[in-house]
Amino acid sequence: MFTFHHVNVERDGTAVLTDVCAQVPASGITVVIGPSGAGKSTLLRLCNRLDVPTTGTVTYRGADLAGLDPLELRRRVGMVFQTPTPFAGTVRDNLVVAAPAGDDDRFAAALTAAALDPALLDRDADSLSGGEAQRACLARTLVADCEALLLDEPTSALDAAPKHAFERLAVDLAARGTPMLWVTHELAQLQRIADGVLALVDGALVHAGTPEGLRDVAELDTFLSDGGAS
Ligand SMILES: Nc1ncnc2c1ncn2[C@@H]1O[C@H](COP(=O)(O)OP(=O)(O)OP(=O)(O)O)[C@@H](O)[C@H]1O
Repeated sequence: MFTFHHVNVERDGTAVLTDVCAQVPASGITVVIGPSGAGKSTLLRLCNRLDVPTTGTVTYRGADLAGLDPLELRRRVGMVFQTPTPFAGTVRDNLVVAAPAGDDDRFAAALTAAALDPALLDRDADSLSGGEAQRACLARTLVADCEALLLDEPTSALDAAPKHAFERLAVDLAARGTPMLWVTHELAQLQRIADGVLALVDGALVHAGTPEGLRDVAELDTFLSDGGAS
């Protein structure tokens, strides 16, 4: 789905990503893991042009992202952020922003797909719980019929129960054909959701492969022995 060709990102004279070459498959959940400051969010943000490489290229389904219209790309590749970001207004108002031509049937289907009661359409988005708000943001992304999802620590503000509910929902969506690139620093979460892994340390890719293969990556020893929480 995404291919990184010798991607370097420099910010303020510091290397944030160094010569990253990797492929993200167009199915399942690919998890990006690594310690704080490793460059995980930057890697994700390159995929919908919230960030651009200093050198190197990123392609989406074979097309160089530099040649794609960012707004069109973001309609095709949805993003869910760390903390829920509902707009002011009702849940319906939030969904209309993503799908201006949508009707209540389509909105109800998106809420159902995000494991929310369609009766929430008329609720003020500000009155949702954290878990509901994060799933409403997922519904807002889904209602736009995006082809793929980028998720940047989407459950870090959630308690265990809503976190696990969100994970189950995502695993189910991925199994039904929405590929995902998901940033986490939590090893236990990776073990619950990952089909494939990209591991970063200090801006360098140290593992691209299976979750099981992480155990053999010497650069991750300290991080993994902390449970990946640092
Ligand atoms: N625009 C910028 N200007 C300067 N430094 C930046 C910029 N963007 C990122 N960085 C630096 O690049 C490094 C990687 O940042 P990034 O947010 O990608 O890491 P991360 O692995 O997602 O971290 P965390 O797990 O803490 O969210 C950090 O040291 C960060 O301070």
